[in-house]
Amino acid sequence: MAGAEWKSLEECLEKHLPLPDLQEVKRVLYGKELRSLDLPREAFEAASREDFELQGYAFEAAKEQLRRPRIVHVGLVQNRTPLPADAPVAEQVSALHRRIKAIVEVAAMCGVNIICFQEAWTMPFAFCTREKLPWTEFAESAEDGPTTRFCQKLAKNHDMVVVSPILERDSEHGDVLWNTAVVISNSGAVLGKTRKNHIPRVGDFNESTYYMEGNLGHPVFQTQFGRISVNICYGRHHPLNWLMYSINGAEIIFNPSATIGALSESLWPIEARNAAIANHCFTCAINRVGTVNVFLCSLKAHQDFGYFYGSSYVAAPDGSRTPGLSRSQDGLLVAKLDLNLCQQVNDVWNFKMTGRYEMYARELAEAVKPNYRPTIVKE
Ligand SMILES: NC(=O)NCCC(=O)O
Repeated sequence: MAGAEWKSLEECLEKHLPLPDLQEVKRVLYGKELRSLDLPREAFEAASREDFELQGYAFEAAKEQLRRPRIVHVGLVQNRTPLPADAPVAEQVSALHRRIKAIVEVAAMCGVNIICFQEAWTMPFAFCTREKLPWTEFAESAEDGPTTRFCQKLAKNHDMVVVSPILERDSEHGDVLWNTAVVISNSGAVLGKTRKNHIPRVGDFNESTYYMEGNLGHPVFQTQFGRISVNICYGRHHPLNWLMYSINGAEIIFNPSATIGALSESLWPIEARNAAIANHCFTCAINRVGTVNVFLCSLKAHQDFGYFYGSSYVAAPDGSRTPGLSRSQDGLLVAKLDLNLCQQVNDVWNFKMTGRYEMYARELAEAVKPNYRPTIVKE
């Protein structure tokens, strides 16, 4: 399994395929070709100084007579953890705050309206160790913890909606921990929070000792720039999870993740792209980068997490998608979306109209009953 030395699928295709083949391969793997965004020179200079990748693309929609284009710029951030996992907790959090502040400043230069960070962005990825201290010390209040207050400042200073996925400690309800995304309005107010609905239990990739399945359903947040929701990491394997955010009106669904090559790299390009197609919305898949060395673990089997392969991307309802950010470097992906594309594609493919939800609602309601017998017709 390749680590950082294999930079990206895109670089590999471009290096090895003759141009006519490359164009056909890209047509199939990436859909309609996207225009590169003309981002400011100072943004590229700052990104290079800060040693992260910056890419930008525009998704276009057809002109309409009655509606004006609904343009929004989203920013996706992927990053390594700057300090080793055995550094003091407060220092690790501060280093991550500093790193993200530098990236958000570049996002602001690029006109980003909504930015989303990776899953549990304030900590090393320790969920599979099954140890408590020091990892549970990274948990914070979603409403007024230090990270939320930090993000409120960013949001207000840059007039930007901030989606901040953290490990939440809910001290109002018995100190329960949750895997949560806090949504902060561009005014700086906390708009609300949403929790991860599905927890991985995939062999050693098991996060179930840290937090419970979310209990907040599928909230959608009305922002000044459009309706957004957050399907956290492993939730992307569950088509019904995407569907419910879409049924509640999400036009952009963020998928902040932490996932490794051996487990999911072949699924990664398919799932969020497919969800954008199936639900007539934009999806933003974000993954962290690098290896995480969690030294305190007592169980050898849970120490080696493998390689977090980055490759964050945005997909549109017409199946087009951006290239991925690199597998090896911190990065900011900026995408200009015209949200009118959601309704335009819906009117062509009609998945909502032809979805037969009442039939599935009836059948599912029966299928979950303890005495249900599957309908199998035998000779
Ligand atoms: N953090 C998390 O849910 N990881 C699960 C891995 C995956 O879903 O690919």
